[in-house]
Amino acid sequence: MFRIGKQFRFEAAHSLPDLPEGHQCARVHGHSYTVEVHLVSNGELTRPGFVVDFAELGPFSAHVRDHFDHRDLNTVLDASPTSEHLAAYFYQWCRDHLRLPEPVRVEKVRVSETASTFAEYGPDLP
Ligand SMILES: Nc1nc2c(c(=O)[nH]1)N=C([C@H](O)[C@H](O)COP(=O)(O)OP(=O)(O)OP(=O)(O)O)CN2
Ligand SMILES: [Zn+2]
Repeated sequence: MFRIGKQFRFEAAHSLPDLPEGHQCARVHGHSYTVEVHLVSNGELTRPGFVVDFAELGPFSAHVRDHFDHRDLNTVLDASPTSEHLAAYFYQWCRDHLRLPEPVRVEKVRVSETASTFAEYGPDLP
């Protein structure tokens, strides 16, 4: 089994208005987000020894740049823009839009708002 991944970064603002009054994250503030897309395969490597070319993640990079970078995330997502909701959204986007050859699949997506925090979504996470 192989796992590969690629990191993407974007800057954005958000607030989490459902938090208790006075919580610092209920106020509008910004993060330098990191998103990691993890792919897994139990198949053979293809020449020159790839699970899949990292370039196949190009459409995801463009989607993040065009719809998330320097945006107010409260106007981008239907749900409250927590790390968890972002991870689930990005996982679903990758599942629906990336053209990955069998048996390569998206294992999970990890989102970090800060250097010390993360949330991951993948349907098969233990
Ligand atoms: N489970 C989650 N908890 C929190 C989320 C989240 O998405 N999922 N988000 C936030 C806020 O967005 C907040 O901006 C980030 O939280 P936190 O790392 O706690 O903030 P600080 O950088 O100020 O952390 P310090 O350790 O106090 O410096 C909150 N919780
Ligand atoms: Zn925040």
